[in-house]
Amino acid sequence: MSYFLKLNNVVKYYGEGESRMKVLNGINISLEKRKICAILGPSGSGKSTLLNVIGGLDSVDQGSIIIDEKTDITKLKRKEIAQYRRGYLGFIFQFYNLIPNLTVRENIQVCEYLASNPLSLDELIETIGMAEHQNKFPSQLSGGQQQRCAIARSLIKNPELLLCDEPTGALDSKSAKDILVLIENVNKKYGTTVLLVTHNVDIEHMAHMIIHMKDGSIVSSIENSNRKNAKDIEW
Ligand SMILES: Nc1ncnc2c1ncn2[C@@H]1O[C@H](COP(=O)(O)OP(=O)(O)OP(=O)(O)O)[C@@H](O)[C@H]1O
Repeated sequence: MSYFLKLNNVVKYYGEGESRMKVLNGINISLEKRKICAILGPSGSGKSTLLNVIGGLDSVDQGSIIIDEKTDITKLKRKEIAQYRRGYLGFIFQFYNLIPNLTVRENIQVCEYLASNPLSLDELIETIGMAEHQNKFPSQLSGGQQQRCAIARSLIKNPELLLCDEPTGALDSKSAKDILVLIENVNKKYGTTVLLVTHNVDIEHMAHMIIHMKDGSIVSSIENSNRKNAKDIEW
């Protein structure tokens, strides 16, 4: 079996001395390409930390994180990590981080210029359902529309791996559903592997793989044989 993402015994501490705390306690994950993986668990269980170490935003104290069966990102130098992030990764957070004085189209375009192999801008704007809003500024958009724009910003460079930290956390249930349908469409259309951290247990229904964390450990990791399409889930 070949895996796009493989974590072997990843351990991460925060703090020093008395306050030193093991936040990731020997994490093992094997994820195939083109899959959606949901990571669930209570607050403080280590979900965001896990996403951050996979995204090269934070270092590990032990273990390896192998991408595409060839690169152990825990061994990369600073410059190589930046290249990895630029070449492979898209990030989506709860807050959208759009540039306020640029339109939707321009916000996405900024990231297009930085990419070596970008997707078609017009096609992507169409895919995210923002064609009629593309000349608006972020302040003229709803939260869901802003998140669509933020997703397009991370997708324009055609990343292999999309890391989402509570992408629907700030949205009402209707907008949240729209965003999840969009993430699923992106996964299908572009073959993007998706890792999605969330508190929303409904999201697990649309995932191919569901990981539950507690106190820095994985308590269960299951293949979802009954997965549903996001549009068919009652949110
Ligand atoms: N930069 C940091 N320095 C010290 N401790 C940290 C740091 N970041 C996170 N922690 C601690 O690590 C633990 C895991 O935090 P993390 O944010 O990964 O949890 P989480 O599962 O994503 O929580 P939530 O669902 O509330 O976002 C928590 O106890 C947190 O207080």
